[in-house]
Amino acid sequence: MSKGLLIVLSGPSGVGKGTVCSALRKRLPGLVYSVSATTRSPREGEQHGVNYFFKSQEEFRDMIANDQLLEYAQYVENFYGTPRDFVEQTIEAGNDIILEIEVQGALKVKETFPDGVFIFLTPPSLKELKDRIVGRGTETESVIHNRMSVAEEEIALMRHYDYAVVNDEVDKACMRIESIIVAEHCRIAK
Ligand SMILES: Nc1ncnc2c1ncn2[C@@H]1O[C@H](COP(=O)(O)OP(=O)(O)OP(=O)(O)O)[C@@H](O)[C@H]1O
Ligand SMILES: Nc1nc2c(ncn2[C@@H]2O[C@H](COP(=O)(O)O)[C@@H](O)[C@H]2O)c(=O)[nH]1
Repeated sequence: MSKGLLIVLSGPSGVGKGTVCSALRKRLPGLVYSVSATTRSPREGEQHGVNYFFKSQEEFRDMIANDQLLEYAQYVENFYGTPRDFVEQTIEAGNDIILEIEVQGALKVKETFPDGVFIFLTPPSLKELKDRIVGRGTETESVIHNRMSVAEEEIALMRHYDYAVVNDEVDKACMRIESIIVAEHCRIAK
């Protein structure tokens, strides 16, 4: 049995990774989502084990010490990391898995899984990015300011990815990602 694909979807905060990922999972029900661990507090409506595993600083440090994270990164004020076992077991079982993570973490995953599929979701413009993050209404003004500064640094690292997909419209972005996944499944192993 062939292994599943490890797909990494990155892009600046507010570009629409979560929105595109949910839409993609409706179109591809077999696609498994990697639920991350974070020290961030839950936003309204977010559920433990569904959106994130919400951890204290100490619990997160223990996960690092016990080598339970495939990668982790500090992003603005909080820590985020990908539970290792779930990703490895999913791929071994022949299923595709998608990680929705920021750029530092994605580059660490690339060191361990160079055969992964690395997709960078880009906004149509920086103005539209800011409008989306402000419009979501979940962050304070100072957090939005910090996330916008990080966004410019992240966009500069796009060249390390295999694909750049513009999220102008959710359906179009999903179709592009679906095409990438189909093509990756047809790739001849070298
Ligand atoms: N193509 C699109 N056109 C217009 N608005 C969009 C589009 N995609 C997403 N949005 C909106 O932009 C906002 C941010 O989207 P989302 O929360 O999915 O971003 P994100 O990249 O997952 O952010 P974060 O990394 O901070 O979690 C949401 O309000 C969402 O509805
Ligand atoms: N390196 C990692 N980054 C992650 C992970 N899970 C989410 N993220 C990214 O963090 C920022 C902020 O997320 P938010 O939910 O607070 O808006 C965003 O870019 C996420 O994609 C992870 O496991 N590792």
